[in-house]
Amino acid sequence: MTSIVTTKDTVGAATITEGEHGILRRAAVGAYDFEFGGHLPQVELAYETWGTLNADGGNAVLVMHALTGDAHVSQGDSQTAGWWEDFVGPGLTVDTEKYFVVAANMVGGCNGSTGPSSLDESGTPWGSRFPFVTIKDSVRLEQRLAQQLGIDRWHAVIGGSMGGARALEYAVQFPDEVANLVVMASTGQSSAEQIALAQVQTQAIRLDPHFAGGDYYLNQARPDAGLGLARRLAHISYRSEAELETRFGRRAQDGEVPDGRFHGARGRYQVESYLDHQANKLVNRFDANSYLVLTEALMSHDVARGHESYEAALTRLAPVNVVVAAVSTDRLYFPEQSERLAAALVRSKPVHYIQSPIGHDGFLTDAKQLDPVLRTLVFDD
Ligand SMILES: CC(=O)SCCNC(=O)CCNC(=O)[C@H](O)C(C)(C)COP(=O)(O)OP(=O)(O)OC[C@H]1O[C@@H](n2cnc3c(N)ncnc32)[C@H](O)[C@@H]1OP(=O)(O)O
Ligand SMILES: N[C@@H](CCO)C(=O)O
Repeated sequence: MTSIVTTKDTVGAATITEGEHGILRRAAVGAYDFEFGGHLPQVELAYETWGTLNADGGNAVLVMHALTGDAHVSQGDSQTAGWWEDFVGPGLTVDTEKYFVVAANMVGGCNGSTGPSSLDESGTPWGSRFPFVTIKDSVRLEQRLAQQLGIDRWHAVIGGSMGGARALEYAVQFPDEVANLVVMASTGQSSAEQIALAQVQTQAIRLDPHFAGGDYYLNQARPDAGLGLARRLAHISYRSEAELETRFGRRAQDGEVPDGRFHGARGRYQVESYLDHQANKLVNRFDANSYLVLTEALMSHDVARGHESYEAALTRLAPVNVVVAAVSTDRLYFPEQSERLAAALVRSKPVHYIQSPIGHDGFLTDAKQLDPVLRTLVFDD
């Protein structure tokens, strides 16, 4: 989990500090009543910024992270690379020399924003008492951050996967506050299969004996096994079958014998070792309760909720220039979902494709393929 650079004392109105690009700060955005019940007396959002806000405030870009992402999109003045390092930065597609870029850790997360591991007023972790969060809750709170930063209208709101869901929902809820919207590898409504895959992941965590109903923070053991299992399943869905076959095939991990017993133990195929590695990496950087909260937020994702229909919700995007993009081999957010979204827009749009053999994660590894399209359609100044 990311450490916070600012201290509790500095939490308050959001600030823009020159020369501190890519450094985590926190803003208190107030008490909040969640869509499906539950209340937090104070929500803090951790956020980072890059670049300089113009006098007219017209060059602000909001970047939304995916499920296990965070506010650290680009290195800036920090010591660590961001998760969209080749897409957001000086001279890049989202050019931090021209645009003022903002990214916030989503409420419920574990990278600086208020989440289940945060302490309540009595100093106890929220744990199982943390409210059910929706994507709509996420964007309502992020819009409060925009107000604190003095941003009345974003030049662009952009995201992939759950970040795409958040970007889309932001524009549906606040269409007059978004000039351009970029939705990558995402959807307007989580599908039955996406909900099903997510349910297996949440069950893996809940069935871990160390989950303790979500109140494990003061215990010695944490539900690492369940979180690791959830990540294994998720990661398979992030990569294509063809990539896994080409990259790993049936090869054994170096020094291991996967078929049969060898000195009493079964070894692993390379692909198993790869999944173990991905699981361990996530367990070391993420909180299981946050994984649950954010996964369930994504399960709840449905821009139509609160509107007469899916199409009616999307008519709200009439004033917004919408760009929809998909990864050609995505088997989690199928290109067909992006096609459906683009076709349902008031002014239907073509879907722009990232051609990548790896599947869903192509929105992270190959986003720069969208550079010509986005420079023409969104960042044309
Ligand atoms: C907005 C957001 O989504 S932010 C969150 C993004 N980041 C993450 O999700 C972190 C988890 N990682 C990923 O999702 C992906 O790895 C990506 C998309 C970030 C990067 O994809 P790629 O560059 O294609 O990385 P890839 O999936 O090949 O993983 C490489 C890792 O697997 C390891 N690996 C490869 N083969 C094996 C093997 N046989 N056994 C063990 N480990 C292996 C590599 O050593 C490398 O390790 P490292 O990441 O610790 O350096
Ligand atoms: N690697 C991404 C995939 C989900 O879109 C994440 O963990 O957030």
